[in-house]
Amino acid sequence: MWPMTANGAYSAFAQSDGAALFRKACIGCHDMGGNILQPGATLFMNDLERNGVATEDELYNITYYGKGRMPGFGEKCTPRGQCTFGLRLAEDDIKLLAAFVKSQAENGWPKIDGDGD
Ligand code: HEM
Repeated sequence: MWPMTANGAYSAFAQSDGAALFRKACIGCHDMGGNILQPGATLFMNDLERNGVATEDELYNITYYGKGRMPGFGEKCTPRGQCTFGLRLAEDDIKLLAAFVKSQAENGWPKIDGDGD
């Protein structure tokens, strides 16, 4: 089944768009759902649940505003030191990422194209 996007519509494109965004913005620290900076904060469901970020809203918020050494990617992320110095992401893209990460976590992080590159 295709994942549901944040606006509730089933989309045949959500998975691949989310994967493409993930490869672009997240894979440097979260290759294969891991976490190279903080091993206890992977994107696997057990960590997401323990750290209180397993829902799509919570995934959206941490991706938008960041936390600790995780930079925020939202256009209105503040303070600047908590946010990426690279390109900010549109809200719709962050919604796609939240849906993608949730779907990947629910499925035990199946391989996506570009993993391990
Ligand atoms: C838009 C791309 C990204 C997404 C969707 C994303 C998603 C997430 C999520 C959902 C968590 C919570 C994991 C947990 O608590 O189990 C997290 C934590 C974290 N991420 Fe990212 N991430 C992204 C990019 C990055 C990048 C590029 C870095 C490194 C520069 C990074 C570093 C971290 C760190 C250090 C944490 C732990 C934060 C803490 O709990 O203090 N993330 N990320």
